Amino acid sequence: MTRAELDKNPRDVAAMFDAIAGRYDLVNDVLSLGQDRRWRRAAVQAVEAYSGELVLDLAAGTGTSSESFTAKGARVIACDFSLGMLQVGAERRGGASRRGVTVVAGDALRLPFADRTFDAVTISFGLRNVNDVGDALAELLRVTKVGGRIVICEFSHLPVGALDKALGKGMEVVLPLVARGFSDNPSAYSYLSESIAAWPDQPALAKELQAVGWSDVAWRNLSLGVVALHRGYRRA
Ligand SMILES: C[S@@+](CC[C@H](N)C(=O)[O-])C[C@H]1O[C@@H](n2cnc3c(N)ncnc32)[C@H](O)[C@@H]1O
Repeated sequence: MTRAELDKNPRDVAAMFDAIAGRYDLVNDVLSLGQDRRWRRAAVQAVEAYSGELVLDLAAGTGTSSESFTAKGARVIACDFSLGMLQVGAERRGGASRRGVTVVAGDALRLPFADRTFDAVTISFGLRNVNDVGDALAELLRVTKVGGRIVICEFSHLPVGALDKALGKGMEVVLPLVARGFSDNPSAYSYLSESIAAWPDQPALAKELQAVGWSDVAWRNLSLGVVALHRGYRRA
């Protein structure tokens, strides 16, 4: 069994996602009781990508969200460093460049794109797994056009500390237990609950965005803060 630790060693993270790729989307639906679909729809609405725009879906995994960003005619680059996740997604879509989505292998900390390439950049449930969040946010800023936007969809924290702790404890027990019935690599789901507990809260993540140069940063909670959407703009 393969899992990453909280140091988020990139090799361990990529290997862990390679190992769960086949049933990744099924397990998400089961563990979130289908809520992940609602969270993804909210992220797509927040990105609001239009015809002629180019969107980077970073840490795209199997590309579960990627195709939705094309709904109004935008083109999407789905980038990830787990070849296993990219392959499952490409097979599902019938090829590496299909239906407005093109798959590109790449590391969030050294993106294989020129400065100011994208109208919008977005990352869903990926930033928490990167081992240097500040560097990843700075890379995302570098590849965004001036005037462009970022949308981050990530697990977050309930505003009442005691409730947040209780939810965290519950997830610690339930996620790996349920994953045992569905996933090829249930230990990955212990990492999931641990990494959520250790993740910064909404204001702290907003500060990290501002610190690397994102402007007009705001966030909104989904499911009372179980997930948060952060948005920001590149102004210069
Ligand atoms: C929980 S999955 C999210 C996948 C997809 N965005 C979704 O919403 O289902 C996290 C993804 O982040 C990717 N990832 C983690 N660190 C990365 C990095 N440094 N560069 C590129 N991808 C990374 C993993 O390979 C994995 O596919």
